[in-house]
Amino acid sequence: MNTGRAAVRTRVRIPLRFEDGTGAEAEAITFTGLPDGLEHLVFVLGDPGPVPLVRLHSECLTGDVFGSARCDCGPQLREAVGRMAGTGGYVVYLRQEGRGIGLYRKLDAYALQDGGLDTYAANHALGLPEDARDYTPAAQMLDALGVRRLDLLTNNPDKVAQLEAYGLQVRERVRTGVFATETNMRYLRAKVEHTGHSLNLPGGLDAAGLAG
Ligand SMILES: Nc1nc2c(ncn2[C@@H]2O[C@H](COP(=O)(O)OP(=O)(O)OP(=O)(O)O)[C@@H](O)[C@H]2O)c(=O)[nH]1
Ligand SMILES: [Zn+2]
Repeated sequence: MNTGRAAVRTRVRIPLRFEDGTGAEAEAITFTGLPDGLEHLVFVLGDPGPVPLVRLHSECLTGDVFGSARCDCGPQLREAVGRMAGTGGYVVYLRQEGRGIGLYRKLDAYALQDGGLDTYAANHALGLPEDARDYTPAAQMLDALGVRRLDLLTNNPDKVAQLEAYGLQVRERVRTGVFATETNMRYLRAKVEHTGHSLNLPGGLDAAGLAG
């Protein structure tokens, strides 16, 4: 581990109850010593075991909380919690709204997308990086929890590459479900074409060619 150190600050029980009647017993963990001063946190579900299933979930207020159909974030988060309620695991919730550019600027980017740009071109048009996320805090939190090897629930190859660069061993990349709708299809297609996300979209586009 070559990223500096974080330590557990507080562990607190949070029962999760969803509107569809499902739920899970979770524990929220906060940290000291994180490098960017943001309030990232980890939700522990069930018994994660020695090689836990982990999701690094970047904050999306519009999708996670308000059910926005422009993206797939809300369903991905529910999927991760639902899966881990059974198998155990960690949802690492990263305060990286808008792939790290923040909420207001993400909404600026949405406005440009409504004028025709794709999700990455819109960031460029604002003079911003297309993906500003650094997973150092995630690696530090996992390290503080004693996680060295893990299975990562993601379609994003950059998350795997960054965690491995920080010295964590990703045993397996587990794909998230495909939550494609008419409204978010253009966004998902851009992720596959531009950053090699492994998503089996209707029409057969899957840059990584992984088995579903
Ligand atoms: N800048 C910008 N950010 C967006 C847009 N749509 C969604 N986001 C943000 O993108 C991030 C999505 O993160 P993740 O759920 O981790 O998705 P991912 O990087 O595709 O990786 P996996 O879901 O793990 O495959 C969240 O922070 C959203 O707020 C957009 O059009 N522009
Ligand atoms: Zn989203």
